[in-house]
Amino acid sequence: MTLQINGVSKRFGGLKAVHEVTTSIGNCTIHSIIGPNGAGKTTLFNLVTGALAPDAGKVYFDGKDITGWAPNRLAGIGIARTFQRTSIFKDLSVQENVALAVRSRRGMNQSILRSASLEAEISDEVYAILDNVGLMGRATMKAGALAHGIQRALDIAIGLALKPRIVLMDEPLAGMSRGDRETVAGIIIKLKEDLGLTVVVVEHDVGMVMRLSDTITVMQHGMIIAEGTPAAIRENEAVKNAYLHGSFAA
Ligand SMILES: Nc1ncnc2c1ncn2[C@@H]1O[C@H](COP(=O)(O)OP(=O)(O)OP(=O)(O)O)[C@@H](O)[C@H]1O
Repeated sequence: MTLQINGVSKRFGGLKAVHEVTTSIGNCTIHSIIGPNGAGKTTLFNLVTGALAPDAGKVYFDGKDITGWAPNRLAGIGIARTFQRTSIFKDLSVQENVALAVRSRRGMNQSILRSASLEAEISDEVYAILDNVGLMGRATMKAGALAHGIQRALDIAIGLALKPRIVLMDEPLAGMSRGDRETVAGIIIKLKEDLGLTVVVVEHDVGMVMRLSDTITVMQHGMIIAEGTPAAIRENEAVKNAYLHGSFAA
């Protein structure tokens, strides 16, 4: 088990956005969190990734209490998140973006970065990361010139530069064409199968979640209403009711 969430709660005024949520994320799995609008998915994501501190409950990573840790401290122990609004430097090339992230992890001085070349000791690592997300052929392109879906791939590459053990993604498929969603879904599967990473995904695309996930947690009104394999979730009556019988055709 990688991540353990124990009785975590968060209120906004009188609203119980997340209420006594307990779940665990298995090692080397794709674990998705779904639920109707306002279910508390993003709040739970923020509680685990350090953007918010819980009012109650604990979060453990490999048995270590990480409750309320800030994102950079979490990154230091191998917990990475990707951003819906990307953290890409659009005027730098794809490889320079990844190199900056690698340098940052290594604590190297970023001011010596030259736009046309990468230092030898980090270039191998940069190319290995680009290969993992299918960006080798675009290494020298300006990041800002990449198509939307490909920018998401670069975002994931920047996350990989932290050498994470677990990557948490908030709506990685949002606002994308069908083709781009397939591309990003393929990368997510590769992270698990080729790199042995654990991936946690908050996502609205239920059809894709069904295809990708080992385990799905379904939230409604701040609580978990169901958890299990895609097949089990598809048949779950509480889940069908939560989605008003509409979303599980895929
Ligand atoms: N900073 C905040 N202040 C006040 N209320 C908030 C805040 N963030 C979230 N909420 C409320 O908490 C509840 C859960 O929101 P959250 O964004 O976690 O749900 P969600 O499942 O991610 O929804 P969506 O699918 O629409 O993104 C909602 O009622 C939301 O309005």
